[in-house]
Amino acid sequence: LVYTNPNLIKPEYDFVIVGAGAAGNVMANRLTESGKFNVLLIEAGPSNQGLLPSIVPFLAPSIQAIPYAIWNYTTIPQPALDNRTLAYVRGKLLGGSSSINFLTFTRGSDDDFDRWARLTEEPEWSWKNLRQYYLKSEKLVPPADAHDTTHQCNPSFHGNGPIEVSVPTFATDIDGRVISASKELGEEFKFNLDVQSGDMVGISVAQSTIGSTSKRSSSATGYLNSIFQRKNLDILIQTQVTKLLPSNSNSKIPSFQTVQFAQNSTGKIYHTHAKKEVILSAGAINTPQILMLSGIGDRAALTKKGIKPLVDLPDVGQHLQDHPLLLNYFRVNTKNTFDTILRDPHATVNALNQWNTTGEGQFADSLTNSIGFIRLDNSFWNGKVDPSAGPKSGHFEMIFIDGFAALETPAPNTGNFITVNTAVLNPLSRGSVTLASVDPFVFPVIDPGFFTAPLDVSTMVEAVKAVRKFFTASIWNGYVTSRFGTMGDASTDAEIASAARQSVVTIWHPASTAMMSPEHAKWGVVTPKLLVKGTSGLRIVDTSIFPIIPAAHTVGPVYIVAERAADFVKEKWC
Ligand SMILES: Cc1cc2nc3c(=O)[nH]c(=O)nc-3n(C[C@H](O)[C@H](O)[C@H](O)COP(=O)(O)OP(=O)(O)OC[C@H]3O[C@@H](n4cnc5c(N)ncnc54)[C@H](O)[C@@H]3O)c2cc1C
Repeated sequence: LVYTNPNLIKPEYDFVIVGAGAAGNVMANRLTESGKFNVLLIEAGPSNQGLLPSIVPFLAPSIQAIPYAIWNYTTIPQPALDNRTLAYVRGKLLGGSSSINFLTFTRGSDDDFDRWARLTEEPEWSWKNLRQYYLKSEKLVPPADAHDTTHQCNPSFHGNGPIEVSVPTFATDIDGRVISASKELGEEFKFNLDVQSGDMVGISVAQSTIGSTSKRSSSATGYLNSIFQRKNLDILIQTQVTKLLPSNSNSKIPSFQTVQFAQNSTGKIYHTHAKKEVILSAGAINTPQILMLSGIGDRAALTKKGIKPLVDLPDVGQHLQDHPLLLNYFRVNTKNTFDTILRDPHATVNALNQWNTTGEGQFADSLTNSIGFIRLDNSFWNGKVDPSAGPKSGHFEMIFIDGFAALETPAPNTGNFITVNTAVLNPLSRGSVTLASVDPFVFPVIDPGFFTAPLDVSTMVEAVKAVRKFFTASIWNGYVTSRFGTMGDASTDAEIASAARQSVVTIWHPASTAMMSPEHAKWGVVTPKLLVKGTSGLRIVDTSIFPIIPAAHTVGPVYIVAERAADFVKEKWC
């Protein structure tokens, strides 16, 4: 059952899961399915139900204007981005960031996961051994208009899990052009029928977490909605976990199985106990915050903050990785982009009505219908170490949008545009999450460290040039008329790098702040089975455990992590 009143929570459960986000809901579902365990799931935010911007795919960006559904984080000034601070929101509702994300679905490449297996010395994390888990997490469903998708995806690479994935319903003017350009330009931009095959490289039709009725498929809709009635699951919402308390036992290895929570900074403090394990699934920002508040982290840094260090794990909150994102705008010679719809209130209402009645039209899809994961030529890597996991991972991404994506620059009042977002997929820059205060309700200090590694800047410059090259294909003649904006004005490599520093934003993929490392490694935060080192009864299951960020959007990989983790837990306790 779903509770908002902490007084109704029992003093003890087998498992307490902190955070009902992408990973937390997978854990809640899998750990309650046998009926053997009782589980409490605690979520800081409210329910996702009935929240239209979280349901209608095209409206996804507008959730960020709903204060109660987000952690409205901002980074500290980024020295390599001309000291700009960046908006850095996370989802704060059932489904977490999977209820507010931009819906693009990618698993990662086989090289990405085989690298995880090497880094952790744990073969269970290899692509081959994860197969059952990625197939268990998602299924391909027909788009709402039920068109023939034979040339858009390959069903044989998909599974039978709760997350619904589909190709776009509403064809935009650029979809066919992107595919034609890919065919005309050859190997560099080759067509890839399905990015979920393990080989992500090439230009593909985007797959999104959208069901066949054109509604968002999130961890809340996929993993939680169907299990609200399970008697062995309690869900407490609008309640924030403030820290974990160590047990009083004399054991040398402290156990952190008592969970402390409250509904606001001045409200009553509550506790519950996990007989078997506490599972932290609060995401890559909040999981390290909770660990540090509980005395788990860098001894010196905790002492400085006045927190008694209980477990010395210097890597807590360190190694933050994210994909820097840049928006490349182009003017186009047509009225048929979403700019026209968004400027006309009647057209906007019509689009919403069409979505509501038929599940079709502009609002049925995410902002992007085509994506590309592209590799840089060997000549670029002369004298440099290639940071990608292998030949099936891209170096940068291109995300095609049939209109002006006003993420960083407000949309102009006139004109029609296409936007191509470019992202660096194997960033070498590292950042951190540290405590600003011992008050759990004060936001932590977030520093993604974007562009602090020079190679990330040069990779982004190559990505921008590649987009411009892509538009030299004959299909764009007379259609793309000019570049636009600060980046559009830049021509030389130095100008492009400088424009990038002025406009890079986040793609919202923070990861690796409680990274997994080999069982006996002194570095890292969790073991390959995701248990927090130097503790007992405490596991982490979310993007913070990624040993390195995959060259992919992160929700697919975190579903795989959680499905795998649920079996680790069952293997231990069943
Ligand atoms: C705007 C945006 C767009 C994105 N677009 C994409 C995309 O298109 N494709 C893609 O693959 N990925 C995308 N992502 C990233 C993806 O959604 C995340 O990587 C993924 O959801 C992370 O899963 P998680 O389980 O680690 O954390 P989350 O899904 O963020 O879940 C963490 C949960 O824990 C809760 N929580 C945190 N602290 C506490 C506490 N102290 N007490 C109780 N509860 C707590 C949070 O409220 C939240 O519900 C996007 C993310 C955002 C924010």
